[in-house]
Amino acid sequence: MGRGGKRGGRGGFKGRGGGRGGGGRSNGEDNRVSFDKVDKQNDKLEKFYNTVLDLPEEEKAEFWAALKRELPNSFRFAGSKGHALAVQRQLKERYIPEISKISHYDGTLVEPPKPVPWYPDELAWWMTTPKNVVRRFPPFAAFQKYLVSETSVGNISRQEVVSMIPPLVMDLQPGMIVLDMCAAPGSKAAQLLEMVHRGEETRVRKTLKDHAEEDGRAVSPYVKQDDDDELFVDSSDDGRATGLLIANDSDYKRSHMLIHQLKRLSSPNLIVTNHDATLYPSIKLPGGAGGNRYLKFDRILADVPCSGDGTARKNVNLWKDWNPGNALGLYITQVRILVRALQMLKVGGRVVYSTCSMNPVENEAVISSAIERCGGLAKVKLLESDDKLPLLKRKPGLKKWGIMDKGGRIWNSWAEVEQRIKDYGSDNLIERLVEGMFNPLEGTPSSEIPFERCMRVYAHQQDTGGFFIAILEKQSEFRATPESEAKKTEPKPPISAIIDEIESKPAPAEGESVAPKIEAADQLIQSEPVTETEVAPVARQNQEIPTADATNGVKRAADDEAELDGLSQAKKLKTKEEVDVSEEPGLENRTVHYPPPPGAELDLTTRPGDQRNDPTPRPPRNRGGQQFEEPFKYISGSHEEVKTIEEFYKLSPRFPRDRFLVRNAQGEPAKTIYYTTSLIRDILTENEGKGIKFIHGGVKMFMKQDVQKEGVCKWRIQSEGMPILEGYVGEERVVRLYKKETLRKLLIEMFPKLSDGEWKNLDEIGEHVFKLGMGCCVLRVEPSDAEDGFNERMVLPLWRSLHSLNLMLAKEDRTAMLLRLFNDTTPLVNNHFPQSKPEPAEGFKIENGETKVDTSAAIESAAPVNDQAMDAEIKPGPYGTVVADKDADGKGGLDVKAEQIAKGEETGGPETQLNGTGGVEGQLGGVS
Ligand SMILES: C[S@@+](CC[C@H](N)C(=O)[O-])C[C@H]1O[C@@H](n2cnc3c(N)ncnc32)[C@H](O)[C@@H]1O
Repeated sequence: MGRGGKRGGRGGFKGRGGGRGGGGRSNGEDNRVSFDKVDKQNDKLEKFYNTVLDLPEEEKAEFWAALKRELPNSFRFAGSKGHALAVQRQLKERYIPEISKISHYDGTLVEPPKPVPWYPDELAWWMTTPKNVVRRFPPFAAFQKYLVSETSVGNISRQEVVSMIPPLVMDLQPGMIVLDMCAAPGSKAAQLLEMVHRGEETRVRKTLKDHAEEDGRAVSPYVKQDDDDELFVDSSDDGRATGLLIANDSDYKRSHMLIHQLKRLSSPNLIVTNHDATLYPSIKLPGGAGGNRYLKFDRILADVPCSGDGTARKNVNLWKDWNPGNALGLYITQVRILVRALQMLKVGGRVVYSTCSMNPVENEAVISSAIERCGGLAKVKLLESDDKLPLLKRKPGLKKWGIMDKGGRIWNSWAEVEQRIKDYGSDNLIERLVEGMFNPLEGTPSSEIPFERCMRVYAHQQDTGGFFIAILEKQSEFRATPESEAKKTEPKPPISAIIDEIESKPAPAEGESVAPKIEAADQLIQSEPVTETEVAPVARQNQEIPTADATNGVKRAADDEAELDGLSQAKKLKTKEEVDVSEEPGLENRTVHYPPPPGAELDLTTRPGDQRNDPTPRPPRNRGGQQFEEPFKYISGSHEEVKTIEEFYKLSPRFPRDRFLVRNAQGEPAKTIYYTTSLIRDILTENEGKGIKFIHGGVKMFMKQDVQKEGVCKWRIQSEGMPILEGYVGEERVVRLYKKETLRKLLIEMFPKLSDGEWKNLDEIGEHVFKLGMGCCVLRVEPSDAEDGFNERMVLPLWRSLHSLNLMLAKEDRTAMLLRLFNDTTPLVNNHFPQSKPEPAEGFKIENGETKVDTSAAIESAAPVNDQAMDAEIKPGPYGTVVADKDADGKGGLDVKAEQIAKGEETGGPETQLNGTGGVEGQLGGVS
């Protein structure tokens, strides 16, 4: 996890006051608006929150002042705890002391970046330094270089601090089965994945040490790890993490951003799916009696699409665009997502529900409606949260709230709305109000819901964005009340009721016009929403034939209930919500109405940067289009290629051979062999062809090289797979490195020569690598107490070619490692191109023989520190490719590039051929 760091981070960091709030570049023009220039005035917004938030008078001014100030920059150290702490140490020991010495003209000290007080192990930091200060003082330039560099390799993740809260309150333990229902762009999913892997490195090392003799391996020196206390958790699979994270998003494009974000963590415990969370399919497990065993979750994160007014400090459009209809339009989707989450939980399992909205209709109202639909407090408990993150300042959830209609009127109860309809008829301003949005009535079971247990975080409390979090625990299985029978959650009264209501009105008095009432009724009738079944005709057909076949095998909410009460699927009469919607690509992503009824754009509104903000109905995409995913096929441990690998690397018999996966219909290893946990193997195999849209699973473990020489294994170990495999590789293909200077040489020089006695320049590894047979091997960087020794253990892939050696690391990784380990900014040397100019990694430039941050690209063009908005764009990948690679064999961005590189070698002798390919190795660091 995060070992060595993968690439793909984003640009630079800036001080406060330099931010851009939104927009972006198109046609080369920068049309972003500066946050200071935005008119931060919205009367309805102010009226609403001054009324409903229950803030003491003296806090209101602070609240609004904070909401109108730009947000501080913040970031998190990512990856395994040991690695994250190693990167963080550099910040504390190298950069903070220098920054802390800077003083202003008046002698006051500049405030240095500081750790977020409530984030464990000081792994999250923020800085409020103004931009002009950042620009003026050189220690900030060095700090910035470090940030850019570590971000580019994925060791640092820019994330808004409030967005870091939900995963921290999930009480996620290694070994758990976890679902993130609305996961893109993936900042929280990355935190969850790190938690799934907690302690793994230490456990695996211990297992390897325990079995070293039996495997004939030398043991690495023991270094005390920060997670040594995790030694006995989740230790069943030789210490490897057995848990699972399924990260899902209904938006196809965004789900690929998610893959990009999470791939950096190189986890074999991750699956990414692309489904509408309101109808998330049940996932079958093998071996149930009668074949009906489904995956249930220990933890679910429902970080739902929301109106996002908690992001007003970074989203410039929010001030002008905020209107109460946004939140009203999202309520139903949010309730459906939460109900589905509760259905899919194990008994005793927990859902964390969160939004970056302050509006009670998206928060307490959703909690109330979902608990009610799931059978009340006896079935679902709202947990205390006071004991979580004690240093985080927060307010309790609201016990009472009002709802603002689209016209800006605030209603305190459903009775008030009903009275209004009775007296004057409905109007299009209140058409979206429904009973479920309001405070539960006194005396009803839902009025007992302890809403104060929810967390509300406001901008002024600790200089953050706004956020809402609730923790729900499933007490026992339940049958959710179908939406049609639940407390009115439909957007408006049924047409018949409207007609009844109009007819029951007294005849107009003389001179009174009937027109307003008729007009109101017309509007209501016209905007009656199209139901989900009308969106997808195939789904309606399936309603009549709810068998696995007819539904393409995709099982949904109803299945959990069927599982529960043993009802036959075929006998069940499904409600709208329970219908098995067909997997017609494109449609299942949409819970929205099609064609959109008036005001439907509100349904589509999600957080800033979300493609669903685009109200244009999109046509369904067909399988020939971009949604096609290569199948996941496991290969046998006795497959000839596996045997070759086993033989070349002298793999320990204890390494599992039944988890190798390829991604092509033939099920033959063509270019890449992936590895997954055994649970993921069971899931992918059992659900194959059943319509579940798995779009990512597996870590690349071996990539095929076209090597001509007899006896050289064509399968090189891919850096992502290295941490999983390295401990099982026989000593013959392991090179141990102890001196910092030796690693520095390997990092700076892309292809150090071995022939003509030059191997001697490589100190302690020289002789070993010279004598080593061609092909891939494991470079173990071992820690020691020596002056020139490392305090961190690392494992890197190395390629021994005919005349030279190559550390198989991307340029970004080399540059970042040089800076982190050696504070060295020497440009990389590619001695295949002695004449060529040194090429800097992305975000850097070469100046006066030094690698420097390219501030024009990295600082000025940096999008706001906003995990939603900033990740909304598709960024160029590390090799200049688009990140949305398909991850299928040879089909997608990064893979294609890697293959091109491999091909360069294939067609004519690695070392000479690359000269002709024009900088290929300059990009990857080359594979010689
Ligand atoms: C607030 S964002 C999630 C942010 C994310 N959890 C993170 O930390 O990076 C909401 C996400 O929900 C997705 N979404 C919207 N409607 C959805 C639905 N019905 N089912 C699943 N995902 C949905 C959007 O595409 C968007 O990526």
